[in-house]
Amino acid sequence: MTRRPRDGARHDGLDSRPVPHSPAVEVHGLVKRYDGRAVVDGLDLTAAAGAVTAVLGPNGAGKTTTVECCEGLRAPDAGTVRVLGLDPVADGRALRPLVGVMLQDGGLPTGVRAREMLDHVARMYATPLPTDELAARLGLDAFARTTVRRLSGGQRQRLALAVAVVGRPRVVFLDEPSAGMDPQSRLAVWELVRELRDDGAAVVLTTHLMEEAEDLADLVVVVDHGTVIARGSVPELLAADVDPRGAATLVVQADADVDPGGLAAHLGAAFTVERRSGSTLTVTGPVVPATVAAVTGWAAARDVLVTRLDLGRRTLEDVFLDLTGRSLR
Ligand SMILES: Nc1ncnc2c1ncn2[C@@H]1O[C@H](COP(=O)(O)OP(=O)(O)OP(=O)(O)O)[C@@H](O)[C@H]1O
Repeated sequence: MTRRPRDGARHDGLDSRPVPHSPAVEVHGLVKRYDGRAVVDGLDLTAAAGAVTAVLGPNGAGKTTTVECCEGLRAPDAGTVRVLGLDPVADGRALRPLVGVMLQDGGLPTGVRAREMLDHVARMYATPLPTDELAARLGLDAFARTTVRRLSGGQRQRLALAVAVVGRPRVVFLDEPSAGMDPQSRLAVWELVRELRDDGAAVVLTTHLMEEAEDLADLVVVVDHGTVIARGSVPELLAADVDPRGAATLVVQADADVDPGGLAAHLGAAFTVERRSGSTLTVTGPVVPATVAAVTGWAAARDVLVTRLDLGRRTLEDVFLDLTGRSLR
């Protein structure tokens, strides 16, 4: 991939189109209604060149609708959307060579063979990525002659990603890029996303994988009920989540089901004990060395082996659940 400075400008002489680039994506007050119901409701979003912006949110929060408005696939009912300074609907033709899109369902024609599809799309661009290299990196060679309709879900995703990035886009929208992928493919996808970012592209991805966001995102935007409820880098979101009383959470996993009420009574009123799953509890409170000893002593007295003790940092998933609640959408 051509190295580009992090400001997103190309200095390789291949492409002299002037492209405004900071921020690459700007969404202000976006509203999108279906049947009179606002599924996106005054949403603001900016995504910078040379950065990965991860949009998180529960099912139905409005992530895909927002991204589809940025891709020019849906017209907003109110608000403004600008991609590289242009209107994705009105300026769709100008944006097409500059923007890569990976839709949630792949969005590829089903009768075409995988490799033919990639080569066909590559031919539409002046300076595509070398398709042999891209196909090898994403493991497309194993199913090069298979039609899209017969690809597995993960294979289809990998092809859709290759198609989205083959034109060296300056802005890439990836809707759940690694959904349904095996761990090997996921690592390959993450590596590719990092390179796109380092080459100066603005990468906007939606994901339900907190690990993916933690690993890749420079900026995390949490959307719920069609609006942004939190934004920041992962460290910022985790720091904002620190309990001002200095409470910590100790995750206790045992080799048998354990009773949170019993442990809570043992530790005293300063601690909250909750069941995370049958054999895993969380202890929240002013954890000190004696607390850890009390937990393991309590377990030992019941002939229960503590198999994991994790004091620590809360994860992005903890923050996400606190922000969006635990009820199903
Ligand atoms: N074409 C449509 N017509 C009517 N309602 C729609 C349409 N597209 C989406 N919706 C509704 O809009 C809401 C937001 O959908 P959207 O796909 O944007 O959510 P999402 O955050 O991407 O969810 P998920 O995580 O499940 O992909 C949902 O309630 C969905 O049912």
